[in-house]
Amino acid sequence: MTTTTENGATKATTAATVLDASGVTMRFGGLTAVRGVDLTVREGEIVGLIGPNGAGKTTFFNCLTGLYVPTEGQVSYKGTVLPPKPHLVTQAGIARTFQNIRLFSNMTVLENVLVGRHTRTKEGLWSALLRGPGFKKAEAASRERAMELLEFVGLASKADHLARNLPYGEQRKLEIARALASDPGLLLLDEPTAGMNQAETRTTEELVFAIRDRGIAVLVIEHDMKFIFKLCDRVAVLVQGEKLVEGTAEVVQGDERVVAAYLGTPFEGAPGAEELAEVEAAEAHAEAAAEAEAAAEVAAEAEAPAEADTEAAADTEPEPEAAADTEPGPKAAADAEAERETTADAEAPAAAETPADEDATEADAEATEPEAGTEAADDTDDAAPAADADSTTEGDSK
Ligand SMILES: Nc1ncnc2c1ncn2[C@@H]1O[C@H](COP(=O)(O)OP(=O)(O)OP(=O)(O)O)[C@@H](O)[C@H]1O
Repeated sequence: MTTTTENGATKATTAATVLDASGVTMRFGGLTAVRGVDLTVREGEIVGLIGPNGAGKTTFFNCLTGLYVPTEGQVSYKGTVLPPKPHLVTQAGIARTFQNIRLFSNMTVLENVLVGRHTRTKEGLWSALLRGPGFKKAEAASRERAMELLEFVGLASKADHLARNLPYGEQRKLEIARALASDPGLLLLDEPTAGMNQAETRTTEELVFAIRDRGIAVLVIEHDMKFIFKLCDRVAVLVQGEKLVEGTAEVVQGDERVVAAYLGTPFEGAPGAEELAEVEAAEAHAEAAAEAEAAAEVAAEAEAPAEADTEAAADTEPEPEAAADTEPGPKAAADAEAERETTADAEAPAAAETPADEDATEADAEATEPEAGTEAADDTDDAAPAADADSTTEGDSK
């Protein structure tokens, strides 16, 4: 597999490196989920990580944050190699959110952010137990910072709500606020807009830009391409555990191997030119057919009166012989139409009384029953966010 080298902006290439992952490989038994991936993120950058399902994106994130110990390779943050221990990685300055939201669902919104703050508080166990002046001061400062972050993500008015009662989109924002509470220099976002509607996605876009403007570099996994290409200075594409391409949105969007990878067709070799020629030939053929059809229509319009007569004659079917006997002309056509209408009127009442109508009524009656089922299903859906929030407190490492 070949790798296209980066083609990022000048700003990006001159800024200091925040994250430097080199040769990261992660094997699970016989499966190599990530293979020799290099990736850097620089100060002030928003970098995207995309790829089809199962490409190894989350596994790579887990290697960066110490959840997994990479089989090979190493990860450095601001020039220091990170030990593969999540709390040490957070302490060093990398924070993350999870694909499956992980909040403390029975704690308040504010408490969730305070939990994220603990890596930055210096008060020890005894200080906390004795609740001395140092602890109280530190606690007040943490609360102030947490409220400031809730303001930043737009959740200040819900500080006292239980996390599980927040709508799905707000739970994602709360996760971001909690991650920011550790004062990171790099934020990793794993599918931050999953399950969001368009308006929520737009707000998240603005939020990520605002985070970058606060001096925090961002590495984001997302399946929403519009979101990624609008947001990111650089995008890396993972396919089957390997980095296929890395570059600006234009470079990545224009790379036919990326399109092929997403469509599930082979990307090695040179499929591009042949396929393009096929598409062009098909388009030329379709254009020629459309032109021929348009020409035929013009010709038909020129002969319109005669054709109208012919159509009227055809309406007198199913007695083609009679039609053939009839002289073509306006009067014959009008007679034929009148006859057809009379026949149709005569048949209409009978049709209205057919048992088919009764069947329809029965069907209508039946149709009301599934509706009750639908309502029940809707109720279940309403309960979904809380259920999701609960599940997130459990140890899903993905
Ligand atoms: N803990 C694990 N043990 C075994 N295999 C794993 C483990 N975690 C991930 N994998 C496998 O590694 C591969 C990459 O999975 P990963 O979740 O990293 O992909 P992804 O790109 O994040 O996918 P998606 O976009 O669907 O989240 C998959 O084949 C997955 O089944």
